[in-house]
Amino acid sequence: FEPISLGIAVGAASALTGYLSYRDLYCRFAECCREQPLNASALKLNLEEKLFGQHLATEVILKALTGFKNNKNPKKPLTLSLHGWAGTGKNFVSQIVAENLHPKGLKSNFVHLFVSTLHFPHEQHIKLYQDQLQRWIRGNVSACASSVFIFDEMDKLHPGVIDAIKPFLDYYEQIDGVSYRKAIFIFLSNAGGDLITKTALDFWRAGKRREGIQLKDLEPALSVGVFNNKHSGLWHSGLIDRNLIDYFIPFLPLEYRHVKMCVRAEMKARGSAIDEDVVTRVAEEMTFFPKDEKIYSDKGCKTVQSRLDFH
Ligand SMILES: Nc1ncnc2c1ncn2[C@@H]1O[C@H](COP(=O)(O)OP(=O)(O)OP(=O)(O)O)[C@@H](O)[C@H]1O
Repeated sequence: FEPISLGIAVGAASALTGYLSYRDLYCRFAECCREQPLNASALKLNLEEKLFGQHLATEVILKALTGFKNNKNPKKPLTLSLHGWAGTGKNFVSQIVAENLHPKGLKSNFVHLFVSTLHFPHEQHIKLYQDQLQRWIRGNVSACASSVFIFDEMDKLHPGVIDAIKPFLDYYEQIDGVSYRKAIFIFLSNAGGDLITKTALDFWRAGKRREGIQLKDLEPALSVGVFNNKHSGLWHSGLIDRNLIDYFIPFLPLEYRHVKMCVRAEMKARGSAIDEDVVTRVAEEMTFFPKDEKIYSDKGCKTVQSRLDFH
């Protein structure tokens, strides 16, 4: 090499590495939308360690996300519909999923949470909500293809609102130059909670293990039940009609032993030593149904954190 061409080569190399490290550096401080593979074993570990009593949700979510993220060319965005009784972990799981897709989780610029009663409270403004939602989703997917949209309280949402995003969930390659195929939509609702509880209770009464409940015991009843439930948010919406929901994910009602696990997890998160007396006292303060057998917690693990403050 003569000195001049060596200088050019070094300059070019350092410019190149300089550029690369600049981008890396930039992404360390500002959040970047990167096409990252999903760390399936980390997600599995997270779900198995943190989510109690939900063997079906754990299994389906893991399968759905790994399948979707491993597919280089998905034909439609991933749509998950999470159903179950209050306080059984639907929001909690969405948070875990969000963190595994975008490290900042719910705080990420690429994860968007909509709460029906907060963002779409007035029935008379449906048209406005539809326009806003379409614009919001289009804008965010244009900025980051792997955006995540979570819709909480679907059962309190007017079905017309969700119909507005139907085209985005369908099998189109692009709509107005934007492809929605890498986005993920998660719907949360209490609709179907009664059907899920009934199945869990039937198993319990028959002396069968809770972990023996399979998706096939629940999924068909759930999709039909939710479709016909006026208050599901998906009621007669084109989403079910056109098979745009990829997975219906049931959340089982939580038992006394799961509530205890939640109390222990909360104590651990607060850095306190596990005191089994307190664990029992908090769990015993919760109310359980049905009236006779008292198996399932009315509020799941929902009030555990505030109750723990009293002990
Ligand atoms: N299955 C579970 N495993 C571990 N923790 C749980 C579980 N379910 C609930 N929790 C705890 O209880 C809190 C409240 O639960 P979460 O908000 O996820 O309930 P939800 O199913 O979304 O209820 P709702 O339908 O009322 O919105 C969570 O933040 C979590 O700490």
